[in-house]
Amino acid sequence: MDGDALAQVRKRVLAGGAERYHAANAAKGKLFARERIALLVDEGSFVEDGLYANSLAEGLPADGVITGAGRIGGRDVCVMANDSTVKAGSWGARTVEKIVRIIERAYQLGVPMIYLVDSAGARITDQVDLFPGRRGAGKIFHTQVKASGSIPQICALFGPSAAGGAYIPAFCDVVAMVEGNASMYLGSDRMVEMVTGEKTTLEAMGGARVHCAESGVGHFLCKSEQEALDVVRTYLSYVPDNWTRRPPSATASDSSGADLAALVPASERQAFDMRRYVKGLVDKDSYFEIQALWARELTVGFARLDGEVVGVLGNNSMFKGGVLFVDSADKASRFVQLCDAFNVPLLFLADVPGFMVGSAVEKQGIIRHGAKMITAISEATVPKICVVVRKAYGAGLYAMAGPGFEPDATIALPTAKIAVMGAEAAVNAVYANKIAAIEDPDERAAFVAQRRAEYERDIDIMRLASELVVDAVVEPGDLRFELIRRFAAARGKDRTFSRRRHGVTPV
Ligand SMILES: CCC(=O)SCCNC(=O)CCNC(=O)[C@H](O)C(C)(C)COP(=O)(O)OP(=O)(O)OC[C@H]1O[C@@H](n2cnc3c(N)ncnc32)[C@H](O)[C@@H]1OP(=O)(O)O
Repeated sequence: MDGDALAQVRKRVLAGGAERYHAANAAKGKLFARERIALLVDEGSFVEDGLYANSLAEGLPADGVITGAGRIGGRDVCVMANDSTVKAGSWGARTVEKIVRIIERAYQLGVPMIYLVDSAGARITDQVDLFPGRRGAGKIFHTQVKASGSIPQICALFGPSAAGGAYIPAFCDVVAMVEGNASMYLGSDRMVEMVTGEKTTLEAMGGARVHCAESGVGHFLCKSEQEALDVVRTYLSYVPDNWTRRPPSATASDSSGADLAALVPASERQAFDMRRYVKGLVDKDSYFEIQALWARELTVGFARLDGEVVGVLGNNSMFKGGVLFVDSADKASRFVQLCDAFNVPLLFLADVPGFMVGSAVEKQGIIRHGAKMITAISEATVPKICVVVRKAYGAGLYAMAGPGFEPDATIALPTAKIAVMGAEAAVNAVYANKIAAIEDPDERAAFVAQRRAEYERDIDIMRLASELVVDAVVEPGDLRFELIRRFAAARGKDRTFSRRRHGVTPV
């Protein structure tokens, strides 16, 4: 082939699929896959592999996926991007091979793998070639699972990710979804109607808001493709290239100067927004919340303390009173695992009444989900500090890395309470019969008040400090400095946990 002929083939392949599909995408506000890559990586840094995959076939430029290595902010990454103008981004045999190869390469190089997804899943017309074999579509997921926790895997989802395609995002550490266009589902709306009779739409069943607010499979709900790409970049700034490295440090900055004491109401009945507390505590503007719309009774995200990355988990009494539910337990487990895999120290800010009780949550398996959270926290060997901001009752104390879970420190604010349950519930649990037997209302109220006072005295935080249950009682204004020093001191800790291959996690 001469130079001109090669240039022509190259031009054709670089143009992607038919013009009508480019126009249809543009009408939906969707960018061409190559434009997405150009916006994401440092200019001129992208080196593409397999550009000519399936180039002898008609209408399958690059076989519908663009793969290669590039740089983001000077850091090496590997990238794959489905081209939805080519058979709706479906996977042929060469597509699968390209995806498997680029994940394998990211794993070998120890660099983050970025997935820009917009795909109809397996190319149904080519299934014998791509579906069942040793390097068939299943190999994509196997390779993702193998790379999980070794390198960051980050997904931005711009269009559909159907059937098998939905598992690429599911095996990623985080997924950013563009509202209105991104969707994830195992069976299309047509298939759902055929199988179950249910009439639904891709958006209603598997749209971005559904997954970011209800199922928890999505982590960031984005208004535009540009925002989703910005999320990928921001997320990367908090995680290392791979599991052997420390997260990137930044120049230390001050906190916002918020009055932390004023943010926490004394009355447990009064809710406060834990996200404001976190933002006031950490370096100014450094809190990057993850899954902000899902299981909001627990807020999780990355932040920086004196320039160093920490993963923060805080109970948020603004939502469901900060009680832990099935979803919040799962949210915590996953985030703790993520931080532990990538050497991000953990800060727990407890204001927790405990796990939810009742027949609804029992049927959902609250015990199993709670056990999973407690397992993740037990197994996390990164530096971890538990701060009891207002209260930690019952198994909530355990779930927020209380003293039994080998935290590097348990710190309490002077007004904090740690107990098996709140005073009101405890008095009722122990004295219900006696209270019921007192006929005179004044006498009954006096009895309850006295038992309550006794209970409060027993759980006084200074008593717990004197019993070495908490390691320090710290004024709110001193907390930030205390945490900075303690995390610095814990940085070199031994991270051996247990002599075994792996535990048997409650799932
Ligand atoms: C591991 C197991 C699996 O993954 S099984 C995969 C199952 N996948 C599916 O059921 C998805 C089927 N496709 C769809 O629902 C739609 O194409 C979605 C993804 C919603 C995109 O819709 P839209 O943007 O309107 O595109 P379109 O339907 O007009 O299709 C454009 C061209 O692509 C083709 N196409 C689409 N999906 C597949 C597929 N999975 N396998 C093979 N070809 C597919 C369409 O036939 C169409 O082709 P053409 O350009 O008309 O030649």
